[in-house]
Amino acid sequence: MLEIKNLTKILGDKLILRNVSLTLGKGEILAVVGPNGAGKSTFFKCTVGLLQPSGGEIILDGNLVKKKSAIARKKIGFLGHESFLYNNLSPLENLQFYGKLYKVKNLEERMKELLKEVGLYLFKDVPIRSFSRGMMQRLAIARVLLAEPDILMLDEPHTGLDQEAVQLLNKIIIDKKNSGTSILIISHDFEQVHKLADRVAVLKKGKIVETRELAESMDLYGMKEWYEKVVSEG
Ligand SMILES: Nc1ncnc2c1ncn2[C@@H]1O[C@H](COP(=O)(O)OP(=O)(O)OP(=O)(O)O)[C@@H](O)[C@H]1O
Repeated sequence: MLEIKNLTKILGDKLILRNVSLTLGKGEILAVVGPNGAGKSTFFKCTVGLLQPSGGEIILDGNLVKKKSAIARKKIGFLGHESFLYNNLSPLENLQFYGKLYKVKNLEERMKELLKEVGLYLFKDVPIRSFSRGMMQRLAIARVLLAEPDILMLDEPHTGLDQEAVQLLNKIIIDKKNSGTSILIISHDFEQVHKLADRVAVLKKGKIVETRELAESMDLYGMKEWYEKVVSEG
């Protein structure tokens, strides 16, 4: 389980995150939504260790996560706005690089399996510099899954994907959830949030103003209406 307690972040002289506290349970999908500039990406970067928080704690399975923590790096897989892929390398070479870094077992088999899963097997030996945004994103997803993380953190994962790739990504997310992976998604895409999330948290001006379970009875329209109300009042 991941617990984020009183996370704050100051950038320049601006307080960007104000005591953000959230928990992510095993096998849970939590979506964080909010208006532009609310602090979602800053929150994401602080929780995955790309930015040093100004205050607060991140606790993973009862252990305090420190900066550049090896356990966090192994247990948390994250997909941010940067792909962390190497343009001159092919998909196989990229995965090989990360597979060795993370000491992935049965690497050859695992790489092929993943490239088939994300629909890039036919392109496995082609340098990725010619890839489209969607193909890059598919490979970035394969990279994240390579080390079989317990927690997946995804910042706007559906952006730039075509319908087929969206469905593929959603299938991967649901499969991972069903096998016990905890997943945090930052998103503007309400349709996907409604399809995937168990719980939604609204971040506004650096604060969590409300969280709620997405009961089956709440349709997409109802969720949007709730969000608009929370954002206008919060
Ligand atoms: N390096 C920085 N220095 C100062 N302020 C920053 C810096 N990076 C981001 N900000 C500010 O922090 C606030 C939150 O930005 P952030 O990118 O986290 O928001 P967001 O919710 O992800 O927005 P969006 O939905 O547009 O992606 C914004 O007001 C932004 O201008």
